[in-house]
Amino acid sequence: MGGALDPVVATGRNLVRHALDDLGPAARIVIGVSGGADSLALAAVTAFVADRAALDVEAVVVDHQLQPGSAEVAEVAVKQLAGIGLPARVVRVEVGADGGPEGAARTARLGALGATGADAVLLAHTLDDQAETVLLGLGRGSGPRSIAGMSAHDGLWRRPFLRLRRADTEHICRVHGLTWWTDPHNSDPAFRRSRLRAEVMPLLEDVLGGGVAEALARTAEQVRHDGLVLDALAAEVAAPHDVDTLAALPVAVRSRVLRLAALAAGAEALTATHVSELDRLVTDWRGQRRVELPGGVSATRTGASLSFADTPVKR
Ligand SMILES: Nc1ncnc2c1ncn2[C@@H]1O[C@H](COP(=O)(O)OP(=O)(O)OP(=O)(O)O)[C@@H](O)[C@H]1O
Repeated sequence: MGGALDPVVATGRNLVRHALDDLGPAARIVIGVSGGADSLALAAVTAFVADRAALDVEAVVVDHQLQPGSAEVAEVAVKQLAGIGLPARVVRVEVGADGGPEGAARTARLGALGATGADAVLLAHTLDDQAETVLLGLGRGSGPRSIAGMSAHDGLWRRPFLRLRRADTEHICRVHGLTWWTDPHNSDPAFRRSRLRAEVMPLLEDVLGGGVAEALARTAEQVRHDGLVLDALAAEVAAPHDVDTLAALPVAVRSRVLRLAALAAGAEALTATHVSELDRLVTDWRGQRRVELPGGVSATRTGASLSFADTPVKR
């Protein structure tokens, strides 16, 4: 790249630098690359940053083997990455049947990326993805946990591009001469997210003015920060099974205490509805003493005590 540094590329590099600044020189970084514009752009800027910081970086393209031609899409991505000097490989996964095709593919993909043994795995979710996630969460009424959207840093997973627009990732690809793959799912109206992207966001921009995506992403960040404080308060509650202690708590803290207690007992995939059912056991338990939760766990109220137990499997 000759001449002055492109300002969008500079922003992308700064975001990646910031996302990696706690890692030492020997750290191993994996970038999850689908072949789409977002992850190819992330790979391009990360290759530059990692080179300067002497970080060991590799791109991994997961082939879910679900669609004809998926191997070719993965190979094209690997070739493009090789063209910008980034080591890249394809990992083939067998996608199971649990949680619908999208969910099962995600589980297999994250499993493969997590199994690389990297110190950090970078994902290329953008500000637009975040805005759509917030809208989907609002529409489902699934509470602050989903309105808080995706976190920029969550253990192994890092999302440096949460502050970058999707269009900017396409620009970065063009600057680097990278040709991206367009996932046909992204324009398939059968998916809610596709219709949000194609129909709802442009309409919102039209009605509310520009900057709606940024505003939604900012909202996610604010809700996330508030949520962290409430989570910390909930983690400090000493007697999470004592109904009188629970009833005296503000509902925002109590719902988190109940959620944590249920998760600790082995419950999984808890929704806001499950948590409000648990809350009713505490505050309004006439007629209902027991709540079944996913993960084979049940919550039972007996007198002034709430207990969680494995639910026996019926045969
Ligand atoms: N086939 C793949 N191989 C490697 N990484 C991938 C692949 N698909 C997606 N990723 C990574 O995950 C990021 C998010 O992808 P995508 O938006 O398709 O996922 P999603 O459906 O939103 O799922 P989730 O957000 O739960 O990971 C991409 O930017 C990329 O970094």
